[in-house]
Amino acid sequence: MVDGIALIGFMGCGKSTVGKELARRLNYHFIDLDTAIEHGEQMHIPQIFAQFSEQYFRDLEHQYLTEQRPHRVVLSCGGGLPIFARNAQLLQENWCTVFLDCSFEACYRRICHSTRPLVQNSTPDQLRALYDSRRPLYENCCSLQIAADSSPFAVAGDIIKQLRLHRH
Ligand SMILES: Nc1ncnc2c1ncn2[C@@H]1O[C@H](COP(=O)(O)OP(=O)(O)OP(=O)(O)O)[C@@H](O)[C@H]1O
Ligand SMILES: O=C(O)C1=C[C@@H](O)[C@@H](O)[C@H](O)C1
Ligand SMILES: [Mg+2]
Repeated sequence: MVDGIALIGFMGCGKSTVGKELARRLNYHFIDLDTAIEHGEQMHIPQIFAQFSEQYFRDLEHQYLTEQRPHRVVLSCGGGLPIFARNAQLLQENWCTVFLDCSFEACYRRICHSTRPLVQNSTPDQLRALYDSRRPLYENCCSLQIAADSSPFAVAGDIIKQLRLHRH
């Protein structure tokens, strides 16, 4: 029985949106790690990047990941989390890690007007290069890869089907 499902993938692939829907349908707890950090630190992520640094955020991200317990939980990770070996190792050891594989075009459409610091501070070409460099790392880290250009409802349904999960 799969107890802890971690969703990974590029910004805008739908980890937070699909994660909420998946948790609802499985009757699992939903944890969004970005939101957990924002609540815990009482700061928004763009503020953490600006006032401290990206490295400071990455250390928080690792710390909050270590604190999660994979029991009846859907965990939506930040887009950069699995890029770091120490996080990829934790995901591989403790979680059923699902890569939401969404085209760059769809991700970009969904995030281009957002306040995500990496979106604000990059050109579209730089974001595409980041997408291309990260994709193999998501593929390496995951135990399941799911096409994620369709609706959140359909993507959540595909995950349930592939993992042979059912509501209980
Ligand atoms: N399958 C989808 N179809 C259409 N729109 C979507 C889909 N998934 C997410 N969205 C929209 O795209 C935006 C980004 O989605 P979301 O926040 O879930 O991405 P994310 O993968 O969690 O990104 P991040 O890595 O920054 O946390 C939101 O406005 C959301 O409503
Ligand atoms: O892809 C990334 O590196 C990020 C994605 C978001 O989820 C946040 O974790 C933050 O904006 C960094
Ligand atoms: Mg998210």
